[in-house]
Amino acid sequence: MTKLLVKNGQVYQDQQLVPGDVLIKDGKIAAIGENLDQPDQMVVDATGKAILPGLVDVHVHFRDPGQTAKETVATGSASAAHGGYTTVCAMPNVTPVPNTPEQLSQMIAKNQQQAQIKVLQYSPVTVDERGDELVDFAGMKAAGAIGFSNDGIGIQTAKTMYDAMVAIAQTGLPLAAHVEDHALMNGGVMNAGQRAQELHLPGAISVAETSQLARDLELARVTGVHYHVCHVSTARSVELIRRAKADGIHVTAEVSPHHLLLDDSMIQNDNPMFKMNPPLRTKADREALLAGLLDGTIDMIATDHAPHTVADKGNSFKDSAFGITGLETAFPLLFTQLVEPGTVSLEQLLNWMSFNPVRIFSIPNPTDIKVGGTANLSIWDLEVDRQITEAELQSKGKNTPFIGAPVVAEHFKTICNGELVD
Ligand SMILES: NC(=O)N[C@@H](CC(=O)O)C(=O)O
Ligand SMILES: [Zn+2]
Ligand SMILES: [Zn+2]
Repeated sequence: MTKLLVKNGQVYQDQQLVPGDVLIKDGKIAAIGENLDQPDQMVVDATGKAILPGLVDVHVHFRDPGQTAKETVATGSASAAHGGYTTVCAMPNVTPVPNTPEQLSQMIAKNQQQAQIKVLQYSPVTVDERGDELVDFAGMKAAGAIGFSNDGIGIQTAKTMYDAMVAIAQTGLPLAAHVEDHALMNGGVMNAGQRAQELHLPGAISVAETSQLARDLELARVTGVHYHVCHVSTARSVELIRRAKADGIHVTAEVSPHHLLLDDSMIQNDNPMFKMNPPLRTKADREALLAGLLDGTIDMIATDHAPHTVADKGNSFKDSAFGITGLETAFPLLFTQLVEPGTVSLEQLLNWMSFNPVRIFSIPNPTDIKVGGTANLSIWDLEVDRQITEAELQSKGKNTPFIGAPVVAEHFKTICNGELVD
């Protein structure tokens, strides 16, 4: 029987930080209160630390199998644990793509074996994330898929999206969409506009995102599928989702930390760490994303953790890969830049980073801190004065524009299913 006693922390209960200890037995929270001394348990001294729910990220890339120089299930999940996450959902843009229920269940078994936290797995929508050959949706659900996604590429034709939605609606699982029309992107590597002109880089117009989103919302309306929008990046997308929700369409949405905290005016000259899909947009877009979170249009924050090697990311802006890592920087940055100055509350941030994803994706690893609940905790020092360093990152991918960013939060421990995982 595993026993763990987390002592003298500030426990997040009823939307407040309350002084206390947390006693954990056999994966569950056995008691919460002051002075919970008991013989023969392992003690974690959390004096001065905040004991928060484990974080949940519905959008990560672990590159395993196929590109294990960038990340593996083991390093990706270690990175997640170090960032305070107890559950993540891995995208299927790996090589080979898990196209069949058998391949997907093998991946899920491997995730379970090699990860210290819960790594749930998306099924692709179409075979090899290409063309129009749909996967066996019922079989993928039976194999354990958490949802369906062709993340990395938008589904280019309305016919494929419509057929997929009709079938996925039957499963009840979410269809998580990367919305980008390739032809309209026209080879753009950053947001089209003044900054792209200054940097002499090809720009992608934001209607590449919004036109496909508008199409999908109309298809979701008639099919009734749970349609989840990945990494929303424009003000107009927020407006389209807001109206769709008001119309009763079953749509949910995520935004990434980088789209909330950065915009294209901040892109440093030819620095590929600012390159990702969808691209950083304008300051007005960034402000609209935060407004969308605040009014409930956007439901959650997901990192889109996209690790790359130096060989792929260390070139010019134009020639580097798209994507940045996020698991270890998300909470410290968002706490520092949004909660500390009072722009949002800790309660709101934890809803977006833990409780809403659990509820909306029916995550089988809940994070409520209550007696009898599963012990999924992230423990933080929230009163430090430091900078993010490359050395602290456990991900193989060091590709983030946030090295050197000042933060007031520092990871202390993560407990997943009652076990200390970092
Ligand atoms: N976001 C990115 O720029 N890249 C992601 C794919 C994706 O999320 O679309 C990746 O897999 O590298
Ligand atoms: Zn994507
Ligand atoms: Zn992604």
